[in-house]
Amino acid sequence: MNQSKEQRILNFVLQNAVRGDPCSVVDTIDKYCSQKEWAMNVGNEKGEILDKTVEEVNPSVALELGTYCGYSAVRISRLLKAGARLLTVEFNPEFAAIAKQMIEFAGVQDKVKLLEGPSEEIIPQLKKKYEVDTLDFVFLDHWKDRYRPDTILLQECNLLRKGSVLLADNVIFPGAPDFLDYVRKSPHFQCTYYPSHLEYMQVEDAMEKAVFLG
Ligand SMILES: CNc1ncnc2c1ncn2[C@@H]1O[C@H](/C=C/CNC(=O)c2cc(-c3ccc(F)cc3)cc(O)c2O)[C@@H](O)[C@H]1O
Ligand SMILES: [Mg+2]
Repeated sequence: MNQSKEQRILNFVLQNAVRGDPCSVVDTIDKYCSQKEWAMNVGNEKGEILDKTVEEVNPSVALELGTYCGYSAVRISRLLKAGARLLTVEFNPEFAAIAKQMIEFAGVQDKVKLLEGPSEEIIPQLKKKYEVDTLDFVFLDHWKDRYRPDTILLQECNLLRKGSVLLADNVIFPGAPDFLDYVRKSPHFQCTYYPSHLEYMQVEDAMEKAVFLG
């Protein structure tokens, strides 16, 4: 049975990146996906916006929706302080298995907990089952029509506190118009727009930061 694109990305990392070096894993995925096969990793240009936001927030507890191959889980977790953790949610078992190997190869497995299942089921379990009080940082990169409902769900589950930072990928392409409309009109969020480009392409894209005001 021939391999999936995601399996090919993982194999390229296993053969070309440095085990235990998250930066080399990130760079190797970017190399493969810019030269061989495009894939929906946040990429290096938007990745630098992600890095700056994570460094600014310096989260103790971070959540990612949509792990895919683990590119941004490795990218985020490499910046976390000792004792901080990233919970990343992925409902496709094949992608979760790839991401798990990617995270372990990068050596960040002690900082990352991969939760397999749909975000709409996992989010309501975070407090009791995963011992989360509130989230300091949330990276949204899953199905674009789920950004708005999951943001509302995070609020309903009291997982956001004054100053919690949401960062959403792809608000231009493929786009998340209902999410943008919601956070920009809500008195509970202070929003910032970061124009950028689609990963590995010269197509316009952007990220939106939404800080919860309580
Ligand atoms: C809804 N609840 C959910 N719970 C848990 N995991 C979920 C999930 N939804 C989706 N996922 C997972 O997240 C990932 C989905 C991400 C969706 N992302 C995109 O569609 C996307 C798409 C593009 C894209 C851009 C241009 C283009 F021509 C084609 C695609 C670029 C991106 O940066 C993207 O993030 C998968 O791994 C999927 O299994
Ligand atoms: Mg994306």
